[in-house]
Amino acid sequence: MGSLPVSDMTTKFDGIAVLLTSLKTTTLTTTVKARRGWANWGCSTCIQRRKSPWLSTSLYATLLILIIYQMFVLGRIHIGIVNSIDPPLESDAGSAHSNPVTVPNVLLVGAQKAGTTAVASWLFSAHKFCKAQTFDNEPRWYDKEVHFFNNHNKRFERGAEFYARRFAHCDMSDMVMDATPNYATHAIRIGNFYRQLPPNLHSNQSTASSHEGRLQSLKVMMILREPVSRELSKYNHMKDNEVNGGDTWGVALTFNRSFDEYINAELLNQTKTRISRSGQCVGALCFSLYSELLKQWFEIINRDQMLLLSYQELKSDPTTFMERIEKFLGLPPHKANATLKSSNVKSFAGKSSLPSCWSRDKLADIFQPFNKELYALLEQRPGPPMEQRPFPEFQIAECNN
Ligand SMILES: Nc1ncnc2c1ncn2[C@@H]1O[C@H](COP(=O)(O)OS(=O)(=O)O)[C@@H](OP(=O)(O)O)[C@H]1O
Repeated sequence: MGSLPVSDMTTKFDGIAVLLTSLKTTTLTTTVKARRGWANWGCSTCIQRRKSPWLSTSLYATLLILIIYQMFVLGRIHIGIVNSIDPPLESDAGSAHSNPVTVPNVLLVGAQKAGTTAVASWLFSAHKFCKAQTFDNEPRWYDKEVHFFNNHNKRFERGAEFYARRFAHCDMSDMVMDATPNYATHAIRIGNFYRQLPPNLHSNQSTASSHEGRLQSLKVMMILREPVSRELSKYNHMKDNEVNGGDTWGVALTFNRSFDEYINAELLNQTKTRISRSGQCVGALCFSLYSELLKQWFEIINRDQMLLLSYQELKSDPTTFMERIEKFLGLPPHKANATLKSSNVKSFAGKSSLPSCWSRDKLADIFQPFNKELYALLEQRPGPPMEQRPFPEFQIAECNN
């Protein structure tokens, strides 16, 4: 299959809607940051807007001309407009799938370090969810996390069939899942992808044939963990990888770099996190700014398609936590005494089990307004009936003096 022109009018208007949503989100986001004194948070458009309102008007006008050019001259809108690194959905060279193959109908999109490995293992084993197959030199854990939408090693650029090939054996399965925690920041791209699925790629359980219908049959889950302890867990993960060999996710750690030093350089440094032109949060802090991420998800999919779960509940009452997932996905109830086995627990000499009080307080100051915004957002936009409401507020992380 060659490249996929997205030429029908529905998709053109979808593309515009997503673009406008992105612009609105960027504006909203920058306004929020300015209100919070975050106007210089690596966001060049905020600075431009303050200096010259004319500049932002001309920016919008230029974008409008670009949209019209794409619609009527090139005859197609594709997600490359929304996010400059997004290519059209192209197939891998040399592959020719004539039979329908499938892509996931369940995504566990994070949060990173919030128990996603434990939940995915349970769904793959107890509920027989179909997981990705891995090829060539791909790491073993790519069966849980395909790292497609986050474009890891340019995987997204290889197109829809590259992704679908990993799930080709799942054609007869009702539940097909990709549990890549990095997807939390890629709502817009994922929405576009499912809207634009070519006819020979279908997501299971999708009865609707329209583009919108394919997106609407997608179920998304995200576990939210108190962000300071999430950041500490991520630091420990990177440090473990560094010590035992593995990916440090592009962050240069040195074995002796403490959590205090790490957050000072990577998280408190405001130039390392920014909102992109397409409204996407880019950088080190993004994965903990849940309100920013969820605003995008709620623009892309219906609220009842997304189940938000609490890591606190995963720890304190796993049975209820698992029941929520089963109800959301329409699964039979798990057997009595089924447990969520601990997975992906790092233990190595030098692991930091608690943040210093200095780090905790510095990070908590950053996260607090976003957490508040999250609780308010979830009240305004209630989820499916099995979701906790009100959503439990995070308990502040303990610290070491
Ligand atoms: N069953 C169970 N109950 C409670 N907590 C659990 C469980 N299983 C895993 N964990 C903890 O989850 C953290 C790892 O999360 P992820 O698997 O999502 O990490 S990853 O993003 O996929 O790397 C990691 O947290 P930290 O120990 O704080 O680093 C795991 O210990």
